Amino acid sequence: FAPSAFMPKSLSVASSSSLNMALADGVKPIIIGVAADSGCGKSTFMRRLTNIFGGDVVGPLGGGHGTEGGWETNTLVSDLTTVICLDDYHINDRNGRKESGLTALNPIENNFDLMFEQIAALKNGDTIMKPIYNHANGTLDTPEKIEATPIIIFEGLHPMHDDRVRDLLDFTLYLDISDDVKLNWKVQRDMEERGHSLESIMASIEARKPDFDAFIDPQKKDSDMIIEVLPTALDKDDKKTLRVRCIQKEGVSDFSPCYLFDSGSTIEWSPAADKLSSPAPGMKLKYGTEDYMGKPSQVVEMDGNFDNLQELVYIESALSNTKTKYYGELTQAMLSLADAPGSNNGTGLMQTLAAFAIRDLYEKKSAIAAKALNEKAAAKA
Ligand SMILES: Nc1ncnc2c1ncn2[C@@H]1O[C@H](COP(=O)(O)OP(=O)(O)OP(=O)(O)O)[C@@H](O)[C@H]1O
Ligand SMILES: O=C(CO)[C@H](O)[C@H](O)COP(=O)(O)O
Repeated sequence: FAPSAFMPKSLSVASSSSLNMALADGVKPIIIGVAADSGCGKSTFMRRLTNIFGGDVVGPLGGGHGTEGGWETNTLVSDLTTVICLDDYHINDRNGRKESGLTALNPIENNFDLMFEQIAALKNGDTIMKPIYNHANGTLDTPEKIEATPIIIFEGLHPMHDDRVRDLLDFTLYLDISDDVKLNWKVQRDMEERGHSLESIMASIEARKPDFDAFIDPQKKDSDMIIEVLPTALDKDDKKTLRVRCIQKEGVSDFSPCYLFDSGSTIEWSPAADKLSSPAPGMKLKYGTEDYMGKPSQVVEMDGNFDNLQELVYIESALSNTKTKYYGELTQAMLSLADAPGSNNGTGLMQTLAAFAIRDLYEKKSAIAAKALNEKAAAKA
């Protein structure tokens, strides 16, 4: 997880105390869990999320490594949000894992008791001293102080693995990247940007696969939203174009699914080419209800790329219950991060829809909490 990838270049870094927007008296933070394997787009998603929550300052807690007084950290803060990486709860450092012979994906290598204790404390509005796993050198560093902010996101390998932790989460999201796409993304980052060989990338994916299948993948069954990224179904020889499905569970508290045209219908839509231009193999959207691993769900799908981000407003006009505050906000949010990976396809679109759903959930839950506090105060008076 790279804090620098999360920090828009134009924004400066400030100390944590000036970043954290205070919680109103008696209002508790809402806690979001985002699960995914390494290299599956969590940093990009966090960028989209904090972009929507706004705030003047976004960056690594304490300024991050290399700044005056800064330290190596995986924690990211903005005015409203704190993003905590669950890698910080690894029990062993990298050498310790060599000795144990286990991967970081194995629950035995993660301290779920401490994770539970600290998430519960933050949810209660308390301050914690959280461990740090340093990815630069593979050591466990001096813990850092984390103060509760209104929205706290726990992202990483296992946010929904332990039932006690799972029960503390107000909303859960799983980024489900198919094997082919995962390999492409890893190659792009680790081979082209970090100079690793194709063989070493493939060997690392293979070595992680059994533990991924046993401990990470099962979490999607109980997630409130799953963003599934697959190769296109429009051309079997096309290995680059993506088909992205946003699976939204029904019956989740304070959340109702976004839909295309008409809630509850089954729809396949090829947008008019003069309103939305897309390169071969073209563009197809779908919407429908389905049983996802035994749970009633509504699924919005986008298969294909678009050429011009401005034209996304045409698709936005066909989507309902996006939780945007005005028509065009979805397209505007995508335009403001036009350089981020996935901004020309369904990965960016679904991540942005997820970010609006989380904002809406936060607003609903804080309105309910404020109402309860007012009623309590009125009863006392
Ligand atoms: N939507 C996307 N479209 C195309 N490529 C993407 C997309 N999202 C991510 N990638 C590619 O995958 C790489 C990994 O993404 P990212 O750094 O966001 O993942 P991560 O889950 O935060 O990884 P890690 O946990 O290892 O730090 C990026 O460098 C980029 O090359
Ligand atoms: O699965 C991972 C989550 O990011 C990492 O592999 C794990 O955290 C260990 O990190 P490193 O490989 O830097 O020692």
